[in-house]
Amino acid sequence: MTSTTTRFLIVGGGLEGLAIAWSLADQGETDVLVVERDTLCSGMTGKSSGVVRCHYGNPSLAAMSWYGVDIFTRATELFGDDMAFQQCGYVVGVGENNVAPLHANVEMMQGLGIDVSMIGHETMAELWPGLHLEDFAAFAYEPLGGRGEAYMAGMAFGAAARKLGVKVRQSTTVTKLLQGADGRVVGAELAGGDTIHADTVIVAAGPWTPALTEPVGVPVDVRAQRAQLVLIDQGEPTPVVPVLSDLAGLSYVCREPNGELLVGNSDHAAPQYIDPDNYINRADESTIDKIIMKMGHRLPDMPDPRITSSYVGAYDVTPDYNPIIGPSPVDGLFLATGFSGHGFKISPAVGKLVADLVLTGDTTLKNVDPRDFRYSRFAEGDLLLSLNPYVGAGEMR
Ligand SMILES: NCCCC(=O)O
Repeated sequence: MTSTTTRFLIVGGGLEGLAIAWSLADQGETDVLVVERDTLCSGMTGKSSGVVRCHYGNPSLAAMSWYGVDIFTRATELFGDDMAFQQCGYVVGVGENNVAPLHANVEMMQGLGIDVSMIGHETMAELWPGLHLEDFAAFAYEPLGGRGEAYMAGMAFGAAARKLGVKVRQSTTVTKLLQGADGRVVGAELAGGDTIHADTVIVAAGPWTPALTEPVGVPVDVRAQRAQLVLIDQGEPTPVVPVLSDLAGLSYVCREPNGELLVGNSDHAAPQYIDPDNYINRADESTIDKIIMKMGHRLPDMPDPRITSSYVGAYDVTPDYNPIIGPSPVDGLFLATGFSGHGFKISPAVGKLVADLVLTGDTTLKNVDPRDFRYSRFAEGDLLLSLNPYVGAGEMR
């Protein structure tokens, strides 16, 4: 059996764990080891739809996304890799019932300096010709939003971190967290019995987090919520169009690089949960039927539409659909989990927030209140909820 020592041990080599590793190294802390039970970004990272938008009803999340927009825009300069970011813009369209929260959210975002504005039907028709717009009452447009690839971003964070000196071990499963006599988390034991001792263990293991933290007395309410994604070929390649959050139809639509459309669900009224290690990786018939109906309505002139494929991922959701980022009640254990579908867009800020907090206890991220993401908010009954929620759309914005 071997025993290794590191200052920071990051459990989970997905997008968030690698973003944290890069931010630590970027701030000069390279005594960092990332362990991943499989290969990097092999968990739910590759299932992300990669939407980049700042549209939130919570200022900290909006500000974190805005920070992400800047990093994604400069990805080639910073990482030598564009993270496949396409700055095609992002639009939220709402029906009459959601005009008031839309205005309130846009005003809040504008107050944070985010580039977002209300646009009318004419402008929307120019941005996406052929889209059926009658049931929309208002739109908000973020010209700097768009879409990237979470897998590519995670790998770029990982490569940049390694260049700066961070160590990464794949095929390395943590079986349990180690505690000292005083209860402090002091490292991890690996399958096979090797141990890693660390000053701080950062768990960024998505839906696999509770199984690691519960045994050391830190229950984490994170569940894997099924997210079904369907790909549609319109019969001709879709031209470059903005990502659309369709809050009238409760779906979202992104153009794939090959011109197909990726359609996801924004109706979280009846969430389904899965075992993230054992699930059927395709959309079910009723979801496909619903998406055919919704897309037939939204794009009535598709020349020869067909479903080309589908897949399933999982959001690691918390009770308020917002992440837990911060120290746990047990010393030595820090949590970055429960990203609830926001993980890609905020990942650069998550990296910085975690690095700032573990190195200094506070953050220099502008307009971000770290207390918003504290572990204790659930026990306190002080959930992080949208200030201006949308009817029917749950807490995803
Ligand atoms: N993961 C949610 C994708 C949709 C959105 O961000 O609007």
